[in-house]
Amino acid sequence: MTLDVLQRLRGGLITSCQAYPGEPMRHPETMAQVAESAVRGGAVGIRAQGIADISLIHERVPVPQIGLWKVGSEGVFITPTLAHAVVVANAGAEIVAVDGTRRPRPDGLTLADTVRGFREQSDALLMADIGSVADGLAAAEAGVDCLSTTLCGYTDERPKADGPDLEVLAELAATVDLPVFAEGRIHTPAQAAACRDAGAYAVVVGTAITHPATITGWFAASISR
Ligand SMILES: CC(=O)N[C@H](C=O)[C@@H](O)[C@H](O)[C@H](O)COP(=O)(O)O
Repeated sequence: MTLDVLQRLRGGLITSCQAYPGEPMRHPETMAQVAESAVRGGAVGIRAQGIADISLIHERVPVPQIGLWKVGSEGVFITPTLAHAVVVANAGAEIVAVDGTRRPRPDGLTLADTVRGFREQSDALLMADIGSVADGLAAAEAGVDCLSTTLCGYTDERPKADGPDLEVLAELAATVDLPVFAEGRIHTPAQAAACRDAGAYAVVVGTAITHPATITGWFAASISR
């Protein structure tokens, strides 16, 4: 794997294709179809969760994939350990997204240990999903290949605004010598453009493109009295 993967994502839209436990669309075939549709629409990359989804999407779509493995939904849950990260890479993800916060990890490793251990076992790239500027600076120091604002508003360090956390994005993009991806609560094309203007290397959109239950709820609420 080479940094060419990052070049292919530069300046583009990445579509996150995820369905959650118990949801009707939670099936690898469904997520692969959603991913193929996103590529037709112009996505330059796909973000996907779970080993079966990642494997099938790797076969079906010709663009780089950011893979992750969610374990639960509390605390450190995005690809929480080195072992999870290696399995995600082996399933075909060109970039593995891991929890990139400063919180203790379930396997007791630091993020720097995780990066070192991962490099020994895989040539995939590592994305740190961070929740604050301090997380981003620490993750860069730990040696990851890129950052994403995925967890801003989902840890206790930042408020959960309606839209993306442009403050963290802009500050990290201006200070860290790594690609900083914008991700989290980007719900409109205007917000995506604002992320680009704030210095995002690329923009990741999930819910607003690939989660019909939520999108339907937005419309239903808008016309309810
Ligand atoms: C916090 C967390 O668990 N984020 C997850 C990370 O993969 C996904 O549930 C999000 O859908 C993804 O980050 C894209 O964000 P949004 O769906 O807001 O466009």
